[in-house]
Amino acid sequence: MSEAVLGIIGGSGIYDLPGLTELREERIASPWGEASDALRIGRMGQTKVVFLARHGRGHVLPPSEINYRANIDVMKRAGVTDLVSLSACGSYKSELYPGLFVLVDQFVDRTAKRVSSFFGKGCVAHVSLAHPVGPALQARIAEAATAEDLPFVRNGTLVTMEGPQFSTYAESLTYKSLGYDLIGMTAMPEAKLAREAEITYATVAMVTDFDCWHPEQHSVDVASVVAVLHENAEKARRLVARLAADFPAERELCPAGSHNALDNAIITPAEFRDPALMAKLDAVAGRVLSA
Ligand SMILES: CSC[C@H]1O[C@H](OP(=O)(O)O)[C@H](O)[C@@H]1O
Ligand SMILES: Nc1ncnc2[nH]cnc12
Repeated sequence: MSEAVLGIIGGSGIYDLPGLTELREERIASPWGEASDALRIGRMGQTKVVFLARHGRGHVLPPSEINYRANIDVMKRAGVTDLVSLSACGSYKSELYPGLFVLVDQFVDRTAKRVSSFFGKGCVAHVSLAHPVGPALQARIAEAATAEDLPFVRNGTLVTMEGPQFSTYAESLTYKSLGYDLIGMTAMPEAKLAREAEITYATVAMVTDFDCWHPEQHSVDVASVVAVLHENAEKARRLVARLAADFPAERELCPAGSHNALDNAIITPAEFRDPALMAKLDAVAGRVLSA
């Protein structure tokens, strides 16, 4: 296996990652367009770490205008093997309270305006997304959270809405009654694209609010999300530092198959593939296309 490289995508409230040594900034060109920001590449302990601010520095990109394909492509080009998303989320369960970290294991995609695949006309592929989170990566995050004494729970289902408006009361009750645990605006298509790029993915959902279903809590607004995020940001940085310090040198095999997700996924025979699309897929699908 290859060198393990830990990628971190910082969401709302997390626009940089203090503590990186040998730090350099790099704006990697992508055939998929502009990534949200320059990558910050450095080391934490022995581990190479690559950081990207999802909404850009200054939070200039709304969820629908993030170029998710470019973000994942530049992470792949930077060598990232394992990607952790730090994401502010609303909660549908009383026991999932603001300040808690939830290591989600499932996603529901309710977005409507986003391109959610690197593949398409000229090269069709269908990867498995049954288990979108890498269990071994999730277990390492859990160990780091335990070591740092951070409140967290394992597993949960995160629904991704298009936004940018928060949900209506009726939508909030619907998602709650469907059994979803959390809501955000960015996990999809990020998780789908990471799987296509054979990057192991995990989300740390940082609970910031109870959306608008809770009879005793006021409806979510940006001010309350930001207030919780200020407290969460420091905890998230401690989590990442511990995760990186204990990270293996070599990429681990992913029990969910993210390290070889493309092995049997591409259905278009080589002679029918579009050369222009093939060129764009050089990074995300390079392992199988060059075989
Ligand atoms: C500022 S509240 C809504 C905003 O926060 C979350 O962002 P991220 O997932 O990048 O932390 C949510 O998805 C919305 O984009
Ligand atoms: N209630 C909520 N809905 C959607 N995205 C969020 N991010 C943080 N809280 C949220």
